[in-house]
Amino acid sequence: MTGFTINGTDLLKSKALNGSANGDANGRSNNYIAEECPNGATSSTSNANNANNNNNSQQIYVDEAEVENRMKMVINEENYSYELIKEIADYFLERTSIRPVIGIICGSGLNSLADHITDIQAFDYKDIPNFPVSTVEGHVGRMIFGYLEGMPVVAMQGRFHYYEGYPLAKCSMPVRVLKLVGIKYLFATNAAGGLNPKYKVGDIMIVRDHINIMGFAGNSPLQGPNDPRFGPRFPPMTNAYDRHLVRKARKVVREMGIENDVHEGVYTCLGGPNYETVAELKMLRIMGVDAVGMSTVHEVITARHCDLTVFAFSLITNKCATDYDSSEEDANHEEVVMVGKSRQSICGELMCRMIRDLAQDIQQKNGKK
Ligand SMILES: O=P(O)(O)O[C@@H]1C[C@H](O)[C@@H](CO)O1
Ligand code: HPA
Repeated sequence: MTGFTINGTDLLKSKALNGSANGDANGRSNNYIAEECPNGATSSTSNANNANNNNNSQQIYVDEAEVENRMKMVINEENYSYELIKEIADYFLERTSIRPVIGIICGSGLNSLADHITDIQAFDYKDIPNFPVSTVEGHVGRMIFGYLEGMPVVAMQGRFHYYEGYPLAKCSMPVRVLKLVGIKYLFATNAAGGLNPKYKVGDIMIVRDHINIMGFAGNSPLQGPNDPRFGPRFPPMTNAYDRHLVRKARKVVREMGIENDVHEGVYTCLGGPNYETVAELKMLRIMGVDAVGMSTVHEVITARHCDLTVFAFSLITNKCATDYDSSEEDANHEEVVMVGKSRQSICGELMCRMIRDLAQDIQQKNGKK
C-alpha cells in the first residue's frame, strides 16, 4: 500500500503502523490517525475527533513523535535542535572562562579583524563537535574568544555559505551558538560588490537594511518547526540593523576622517557561487540594492529572531558591472580577498572604535542602574 502522508510524511513507514513501544496494546500510541478514503486520497484527524468518525475508511495509528521527527527531516535535513546547539555552546563554556558580550563574524579576506583580540583562546571548527567546517578561501575556520578594547568578545574567523552546500539554517546556526554562549550584540562583516555607482573599491558600506532575495523564493534560515526558546514564529525585521549602532558608526567614521569612503546602504545576499549577470545587477539596482554579497542576511535574520542587536558593514571589494561594455574587470574571488587584506587596517579600526564606544555606553548604562 502506498499514499498515506501527513505533511509529506510517509506514514506507512512509521513505526506505529507496526505497533509502537510507546502505544497501547493495539499500537495506538498517540494522536494521529491516517485514513485511507474510499477514493484513495489520504486525510488525517486527531483522536479528539475520532469518536464521531464512523465512516468506512481504514484507520492507521501513527506515533506523534515519529511524525514530528519526520516533519523535521523533510523540512530541514540538517536540523539543529536547541539541545544540540546548547551542547556546542557548552563545549566553549566548559573550555573558556571568557563570557563574550559581542560576537563578530569576519567576512572574506577580513580574518584579520580578529587580530585585535587579546588573551585569545581559539577553537578550530574541525575540533568542535557537530560544527561545520569552512571550505572557502579567505575563511580560516576558527572561533576566537578574547578581549577587544576591554570587552569580552568572540570572533568567527570564517562563516558558512549556502553555495558550500549548507542549508541556510546550518549557515546561520553558529549565531544561535553565540547567543547561548551569552552574546548580546552581533557584528557581521562581509565582502560585497558595489552596485551603487558612487561606491569605489575599498569603500565601506554600513548596512542600513537588507533585501532578503532568497526569502522571496521561500528559503529562510527560520524555515521548519519554530523553537520559542530562540524566538517567535514570526519575528519582525523592521529594526534589523540597530539604528543606534548605525548612528554610532557614522560618528566613528567622522572621527576617523573617512566619511568620503564610507556609505550607508542596502545589502542583498544571493545564493552564489557565481557572480551576477548584468541583467540581474540592473534589476537589483532598480530594487534599491547598494551592495551584493552571498552571506550575512540569514545570519542577521537568525540573530534578530533570538533578539540580538545587530551591526554590519560591507567592504566593497569590486564594482558590479551594470552594462555589457563595462571596463570593470570580471568579479573574482582573488580580488575580493586581496582587497579585504589591503583594507584590513581601516576595517579593523572601525570595528575597534565601535566596540570601544559601545563599551563606554554599556558601562554608563550599568553605572546608572
Ligand atoms: O563571506 P563573505 O560574504 O564576506 O564572502 C563574499 C561572498 C562570497 O563568499 C565571496 C565571493 O567572492 O566573498
Ligand atoms: N557579488 C556577490 N558577492 C560578492 C561580490 C559580488 O560582486 N563581491 C564580493 N562578494
